[in-house]
Amino acid sequence: MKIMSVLEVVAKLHEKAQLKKAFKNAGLINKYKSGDKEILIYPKIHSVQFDKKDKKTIYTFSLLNGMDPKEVKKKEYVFQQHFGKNIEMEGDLKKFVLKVYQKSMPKELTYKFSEIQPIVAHFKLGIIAGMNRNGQYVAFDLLKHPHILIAGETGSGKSTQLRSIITTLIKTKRPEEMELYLADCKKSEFHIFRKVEHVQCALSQPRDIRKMLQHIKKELDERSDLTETFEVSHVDDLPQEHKRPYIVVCIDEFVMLRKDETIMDILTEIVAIGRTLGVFAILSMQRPNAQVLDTTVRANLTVSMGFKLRDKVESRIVNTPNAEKIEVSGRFIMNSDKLFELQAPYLDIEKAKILLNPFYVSKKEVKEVMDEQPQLSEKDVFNDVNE
Ligand SMILES: Nc1ncnc2c1ncn2[C@@H]1O[C@H](COP(=O)(O)OP(=O)(O)OP(=O)(O)O)[C@@H](O)[C@H]1O
Repeated sequence: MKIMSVLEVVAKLHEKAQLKKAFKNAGLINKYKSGDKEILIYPKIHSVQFDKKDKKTIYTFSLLNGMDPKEVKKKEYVFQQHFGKNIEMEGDLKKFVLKVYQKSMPKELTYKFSEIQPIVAHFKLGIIAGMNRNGQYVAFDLLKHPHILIAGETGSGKSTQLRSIITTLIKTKRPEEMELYLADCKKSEFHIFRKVEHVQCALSQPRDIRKMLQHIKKELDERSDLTETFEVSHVDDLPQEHKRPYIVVCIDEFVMLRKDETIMDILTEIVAIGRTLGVFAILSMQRPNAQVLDTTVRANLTVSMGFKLRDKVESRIVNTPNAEKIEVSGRFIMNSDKLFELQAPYLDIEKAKILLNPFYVSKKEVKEVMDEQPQLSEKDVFNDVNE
């Protein structure tokens, strides 16, 4: 025991010395002269802990008064040069925690529903995000963290992530509990979901998407009236006979719709008031654009997933620092209250079709959707299957 603790003391001293070297190279020191000697003053290192279970070392330190905390983030690369790429730095004004991981991120993670199901089972609308470097799945409830932004350059893994999120929702919720409204401006992704029972529509034409959103707007208004009438704060608390299913609206590459004011207004409304009304949005975009996002939309997208982004500016817009440095497909930074680095489960189209097969139903023939046709029923507009 005694020998162990001596070894530990030596190891801690060694780690402290490493951290001091990093402070010095990052310029996070104060210097003054005493005679012909130069005295260096380092940030105060409070502790060094070895977490054997998670194979990480945790350093806690405080900056010296007058030091700019932004410098720590700016110089994170220096800490990476000293401790390797797998680090996490958290802190704000003065106190910081540096975590150095010995484990590296999984390079690939195959989507396995049998592993995912128990993780999302206790959520009302479980979203499986990915796996962290400790081999743990990270998931959350859309009811607690409503509205997701998924951003990343082409080939980074956004569509795969959307596919895995939607497939998990379908497999864990009954059609009377959750309805999906899908819009895909690139016409490439959502066809596999068209015939799924939960899916009200899978559209790609802007005018159809506008109608879909107008329908959802009507639903928002009705739900709002109902919650007022029954004096409840959430649709889940409505009397049984007035209960409404959750609605999840997914729009792939929604930037392509930015010029349509009606669409953008309704989207803004969904993310602003949808949570308590049981209406949620998942939006994806290739090139994050501050003008499109710099509105109520951005403020209300409570979770952002930044896959590989082009540069720091984009990472800042999406709120996922360092997403521009990602080199692996399916890897992303998630920001939802705190930051996570995760590997998304990989679910290819063929495997998704097999998983969805039990939920396929034959749908009505598509009806011609005219631009001005206010009398159209919901089914007329949304059953756009044309087989
Ligand atoms: N989670 C993942 N794990 C491993 N590889 C992945 C993952 N997601 C995507 N990939 C790889 O990256 C390729 C592109 O993925 P995906 O189509 O999801 O990208 P994207 O960001 O949607 O691109 P685009 O905007 O062009 O549609 C996939 O064909 C696959 O080879």
